[in-house]
Amino acid sequence: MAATSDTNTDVLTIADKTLSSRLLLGTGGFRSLDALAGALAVSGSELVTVALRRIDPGQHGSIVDVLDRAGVQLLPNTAGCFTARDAVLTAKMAREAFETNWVKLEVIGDERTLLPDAPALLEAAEELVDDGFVVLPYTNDDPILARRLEDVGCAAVMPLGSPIGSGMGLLNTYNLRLIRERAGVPVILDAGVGTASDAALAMELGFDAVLCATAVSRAEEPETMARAIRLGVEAGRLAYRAGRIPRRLYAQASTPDEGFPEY
Ligand SMILES: CC(=O)[C@@H](O)[C@H](O)COP(=O)(O)O
Repeated sequence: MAATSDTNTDVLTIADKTLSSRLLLGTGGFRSLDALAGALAVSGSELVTVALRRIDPGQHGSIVDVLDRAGVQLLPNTAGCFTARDAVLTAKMAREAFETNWVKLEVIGDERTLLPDAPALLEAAEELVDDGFVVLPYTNDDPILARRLEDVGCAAVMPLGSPIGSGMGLLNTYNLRLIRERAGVPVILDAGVGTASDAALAMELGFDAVLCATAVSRAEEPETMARAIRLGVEAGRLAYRAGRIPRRLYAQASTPDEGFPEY
């Protein structure tokens, strides 16, 4: 990739949508709607997730008004669904309620880990793609599953860094790199970001974007953390595009004895 510092032309395209911001924000878990509004504004996020199960889209004075005022696009998710059937139904209800055929697909395997249920996720993804949805699945850090999801027509894949809300960062950078290397669709790190450096690392690995919720919503100062993570995403992206130096086992003098260094 050509190195450039021009972030204006470095847009993210998913299906038919073009985004300037590579940070997607989760909207649940804030202490108040004001805290959400403040974090949203500084995050620069243009696409934010909402859980149909946790909000009433028609209720005024609700989270939807805050999102409307912020001018962000909504990405409904199927949080809280434990079967393919439930996730498909929830996605269809969200399509009606939010008038979008985009869905962040979550099919959870158990309450304790909130890890994805791989077979059910694949089944639901296939059904929703066939029904005309633009599907962005929250998936394990499993390169084979990521490929299968792409094969059935998902518009992006969203592997976890670590379990939702754990803040443990990127536990398996080896698998995440394999997913990035093989994917032909955007790869978005979803879940487990604890702080700005986690977001920067994902972007340095070549991820196209980062989705985070808990790290911002439950930070002592959500607005400040939203800004930090935004900068982390931007810094990581720039570093990726700039092309990092290779890691070397031994030292190399930074200034050659004479002339310019050889490349
Ligand atoms: C909001 C959302 O979509 C979450 O389900 C997502 O997986 C974020 O996880 P973190 O809360 O760990 O950032």
